[in-house]
Amino acid sequence: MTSALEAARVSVATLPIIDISGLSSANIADRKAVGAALRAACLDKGFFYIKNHGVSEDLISDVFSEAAAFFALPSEQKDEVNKAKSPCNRGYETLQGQTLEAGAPPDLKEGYYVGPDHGPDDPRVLAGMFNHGANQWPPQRPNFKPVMQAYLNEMMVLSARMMEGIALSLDLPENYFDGYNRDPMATVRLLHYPPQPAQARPNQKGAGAHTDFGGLTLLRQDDVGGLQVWDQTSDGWIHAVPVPGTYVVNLGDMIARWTNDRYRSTVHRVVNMSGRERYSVPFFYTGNYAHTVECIPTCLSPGEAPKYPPITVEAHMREMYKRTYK
Ligand SMILES: O=C(O)CCC(=O)C(=O)O
Ligand SMILES: [Fe+2]
Repeated sequence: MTSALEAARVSVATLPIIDISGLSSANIADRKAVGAALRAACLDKGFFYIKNHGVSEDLISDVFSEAAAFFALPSEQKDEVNKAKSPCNRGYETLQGQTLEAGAPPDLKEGYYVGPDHGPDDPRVLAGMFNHGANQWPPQRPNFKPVMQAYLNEMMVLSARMMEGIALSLDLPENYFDGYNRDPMATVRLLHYPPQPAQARPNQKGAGAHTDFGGLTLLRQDDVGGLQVWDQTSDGWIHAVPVPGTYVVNLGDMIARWTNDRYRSTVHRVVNMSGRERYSVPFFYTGNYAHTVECIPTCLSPGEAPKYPPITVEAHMREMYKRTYK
């Protein structure tokens, strides 16, 4: 069994940093050049950094200040917006509230889930569609809501652009994922990792080893470090060290399903051995819940069968929440 201490000895390897500004170019050759760089990174570790992403650094720093201020509130106040009060998994998640690694102890992180706001009359809410509904907002922090909403909106735009880049990387038309990108679901997840305690249970980590459920994850982390990525080639964990101004991007389970594992959903985990508080903000782009994710025909060699049956985004997400939440 891997102990939390062994995690301190993982090697530091460089993951590629891809300049994605070309995706916004009017020139298709520029967009295809980014697609080629994405292809190489996706075929390799499925984890890379992006720079020149267009998201305002001021807004990102507001997101981190609001997150830190919220997590610093007394626990009774945080519990006023506990996720347990939400029918659609929005709001505060307590420390040890999730177990990302099957069989391991619960994660040493607390969090906050924000998604697109769906009103009570939205047909998807009326139909009981999983995770659709209204956000909870902490009354003590008046700027929390506008900051998170502005961030969610910017990240939606960036994610849809990234999906166009992924389409190009697979030699598909840029609009291949339009159905998935239409009226998409996504989650801004604020995370706070206290320093790994000396008395942590064996194998207890900030976030247990897992793959992400959705299409793409775009993660912003502070300067503390602790995110580790499984590297098939070296059969060991490598650090995804903080690189200022970038996002760490990783492919989620839906990309593995679309591509028949040509692009993998890479296992990762967090161990905060720094002795400092760590904050991170993953953005999970999950797409349109009614959309069916199925193997892309060009991702099959002659005679090769799809490894995964077609599934709607909603059915997949339901199953993944069931697995990681009691
Ligand atoms: O905090 C991090 O760096 C990663 C978090 C993560 O992997 C997740 O929430 O899925
Ligand atoms: Fe993750």
